Amino acid sequence: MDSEISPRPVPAKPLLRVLHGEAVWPPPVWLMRQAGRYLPEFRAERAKADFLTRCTTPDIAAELTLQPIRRYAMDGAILFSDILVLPWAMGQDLKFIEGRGPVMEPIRNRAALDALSPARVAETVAPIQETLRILARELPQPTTLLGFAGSPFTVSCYMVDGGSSREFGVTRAMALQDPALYGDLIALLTQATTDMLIGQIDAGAEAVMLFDSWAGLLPPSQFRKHVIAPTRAIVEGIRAARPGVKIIGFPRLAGLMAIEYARETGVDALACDTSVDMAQMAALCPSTLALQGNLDPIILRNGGQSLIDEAHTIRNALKGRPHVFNLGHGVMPDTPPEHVGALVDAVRDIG
Ligand SMILES: Cc1c2[nH]c(c1CCC(=O)O)Cc1[nH]c(c(CCC(=O)O)c1C)Cc1[nH]c(c(CCC(=O)O)c1C)Cc1[nH]c(c(C)c1CCC(=O)O)C2
Repeated sequence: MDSEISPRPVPAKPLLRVLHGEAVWPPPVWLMRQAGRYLPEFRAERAKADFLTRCTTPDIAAELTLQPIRRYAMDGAILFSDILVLPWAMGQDLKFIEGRGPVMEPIRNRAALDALSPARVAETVAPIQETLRILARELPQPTTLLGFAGSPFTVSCYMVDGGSSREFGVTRAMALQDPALYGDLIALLTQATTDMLIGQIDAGAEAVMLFDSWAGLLPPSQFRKHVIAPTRAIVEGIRAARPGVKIIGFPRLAGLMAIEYARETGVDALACDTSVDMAQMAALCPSTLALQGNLDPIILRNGGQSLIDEAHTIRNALKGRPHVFNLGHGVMPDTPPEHVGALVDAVRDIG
């Protein structure tokens, strides 16, 4: 009788299960910068509008987010946006210049800091909320929708230096020479980032990631102050407002400090850069902490048997632990798309 057949349980999403601390085999996989110039369909869309317009036009941003999901059935779909959208939404001038990257009007004094207006953020990011609502409806059932933000330290680097840099020397000097001003900038970003991520969650993001790409530039004393403390405040702020939402932290190139970061911030998953030996990291972290990573993007670009071997080595090192397969940094623009397909197949191959 029909009434005796219980409904089939909806299988929980593999990526979310891992973020809850469960070991899933084969591990779920997605890639940082999986939407990007290496995809011909991305380049076609790119010609139509500039980068910030693409980020803030819901139909375009949703389409760009979905492209790698259609091709590779990734387990995670990361919102198409950028970490610099937050300072831009607060009123800081931002342009993306071909061959140079982001260029911002630098914030170097009290007047420039005071001119920022966090009250504007909600209105400016409203189209991004709409993108998330579209994605929450359109994504295939097993795919987890990921929101994100830059961490205060990394975002401050671009805001103060005024664009990309190898050392972010202006920012790091300001942190030492004018700790009151720099501390106020970090505090402003901490609150604005918390609010923005809660907004992303309310619009449909099922987990969020904090990118701290330049965390590894800081010595331990500064790392504790400008990376760990603000990240912990963001994690606590999100947990208090939206309990149960999972948070991935990426303190890139932080070395041994990544372990203290994971413990002290309370993130659910630690994203590891290419320098990390995943077996060693696993031995040093609690067994319920999910680890994400960490194939070298150059190995992906290079392809061939070494790609398959390296993917299997990373996957096998974390067998039996919660692991999200990913790169140690973003996909490079000149990566052949078929290498991404080969990688996803290798991660999922259980033969
Ligand atoms: C430092 C940083 C930025 N942005 C980001 C970081 C942290 C991660 C990292 O370390 O790479 C994060 C980011 N940027 C972008 C995303 C979208 C989602 C995804 O991962 O696919 C994410 C998560 C899109 C983007 N962000 C950017 C593009 C390229 C824009 C274009 O189409 O020309 C994209 C798709 C531009 C960007 N944005 C930024 C730079 C330095 C640049 C220029 C360099 C480059 O072009 O790769 C700042």
